[in-house]
Amino acid sequence: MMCGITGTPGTGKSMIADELARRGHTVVHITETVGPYVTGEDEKRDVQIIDVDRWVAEFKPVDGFVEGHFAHLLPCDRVVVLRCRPDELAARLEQRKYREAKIRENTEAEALDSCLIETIEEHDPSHIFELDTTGRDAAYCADRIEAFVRGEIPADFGHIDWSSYLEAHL
Ligand SMILES: Nc1ncnc2c1ncn2[C@@H]1O[C@H](COP(=O)(O)OP(=O)(O)OP(=O)(O)O)[C@@H](O)[C@H]1O
Repeated sequence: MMCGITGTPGTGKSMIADELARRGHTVVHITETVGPYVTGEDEKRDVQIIDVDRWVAEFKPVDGFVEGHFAHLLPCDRVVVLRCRPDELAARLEQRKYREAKIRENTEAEALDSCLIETIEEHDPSHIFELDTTGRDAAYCADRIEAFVRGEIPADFGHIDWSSYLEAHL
């Protein structure tokens, strides 16, 4: 079973994936697989341009977790979409010394449910689990993800609403 862990930067994908790896799961970090697919740099947005279609086509499925902010583009058996309340997300990204424009871009994407919407477009609803990491630690999140993958808790998404953040800040 291949489970993708996706979400806006700062929602905790790496931290939770590291916890799952500590528990013995196979974990692939997408950042470690995209090297051959980088076609350039978007200097304005400070991001690499990646040939995502070719990356998806050539990705070798794993029995475990694939972590990264386009994991949901892979043919995963399950997808976990990590979420974080935009004000806490901004604080996490500030701590990582992100530039103001990048913090804004990411908090807006989170408030607009961008990763969730893309995931719903690609996957069966019974395979999607949305997990709010706000105020939660990695152990709690890993417990929930393991329970979902084992089929002990059902698919669940669509209950998170950060629209008040948009109204307050845009
Ligand atoms: N649940 C959490 N509670 C508090 N802080 C967190 C939590 N999850 C992540 N963080 C902090 O937020 C920052 C980003 O975490 P992490 O690198 O795991 O996010 P990410 O989603 O993998 O980001 P990226 O897509 O940029 O790799 C780190 O400084 C981490 O310590």
